[in-house]
Amino acid sequence: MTETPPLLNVSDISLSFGGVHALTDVSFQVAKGEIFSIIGPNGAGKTSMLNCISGRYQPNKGSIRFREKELIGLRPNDRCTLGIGRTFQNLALFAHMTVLDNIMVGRHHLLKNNFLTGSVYWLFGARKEELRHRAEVEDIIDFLEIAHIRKSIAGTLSYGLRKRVELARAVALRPDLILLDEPMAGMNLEEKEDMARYIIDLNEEWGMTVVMIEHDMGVVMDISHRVMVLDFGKKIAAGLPDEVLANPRVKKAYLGEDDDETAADDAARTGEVA
Ligand SMILES: Nc1ncnc2c1ncn2[C@@H]1O[C@H](COP(=O)(O)OP(=O)(O)OP(=O)(O)O)[C@@H](O)[C@H]1O
Repeated sequence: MTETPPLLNVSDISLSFGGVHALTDVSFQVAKGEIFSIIGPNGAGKTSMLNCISGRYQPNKGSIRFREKELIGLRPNDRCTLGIGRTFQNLALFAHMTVLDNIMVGRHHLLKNNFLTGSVYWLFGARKEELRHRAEVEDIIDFLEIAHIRKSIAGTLSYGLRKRVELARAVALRPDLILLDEPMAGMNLEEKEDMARYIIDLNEEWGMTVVMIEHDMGVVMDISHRVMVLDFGKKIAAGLPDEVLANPRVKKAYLGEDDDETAADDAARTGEVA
């Protein structure tokens, strides 16, 4: 029987900034339909990994294949066109634009016409494409329950709502793979619960595969199918949430727990769950 290839296949990625080894030989796979979380202490290399996938950073070595196509060497825009969307740790909205316009921007990769040819399209009455995009954007607005702020200027919204609009903009691309960098950061409990529900729905109902960085362990353990842990740029564990949580190396490195049995447990666990 032939095995289905992973949607995302990351092999031996290393990335340095001068003397700083942000990532060292990191490999993992994400299957279509998974919610895969990357966790680890501050500076562990999580965002660097996401940046290598989205094309913001070019790794020094390694391979990243999406649907078996090599991404290394492709520009971020080309990766968007292939179906990879992302949100950022620090909000990246156009603060002076409305929510609706911000989300429309997210669809520009799907527009056949660009800003210049757009007016020509318009003149020739070819508005169909624009109307179709508008209808899709309205679906996303409904799904993320932001209809009441669709005309608001993004910069005037609360942090939690801006995070939701940023998610809407990434979703507008209708990516097959969505990369979320700390989607719950700075949110209160209710906002986090809402965001978790949106992510689950995007995955289950919209069929998006999710790679997520998140510091809130409760959320990570609740909604992830699998979790990978980075520490000082190296992968120290990967597996089901419960397995990862119980891993002594993870407790030591990530949760700050230390116990005398860590070394012994480590030895017993060589060949970590991949
Ligand atoms: N553009 C850059 N220039 C120089 N060093 C960088 C750059 N980006 C990341 N680094 C360094 O690479 C290492 C990994 O950083 P990264 O932001 O990927 O970690 P992180 O796990 O996402 O951290 P956090 O949880 O704090 O966001 C850190 O030492 C960081 O200072």
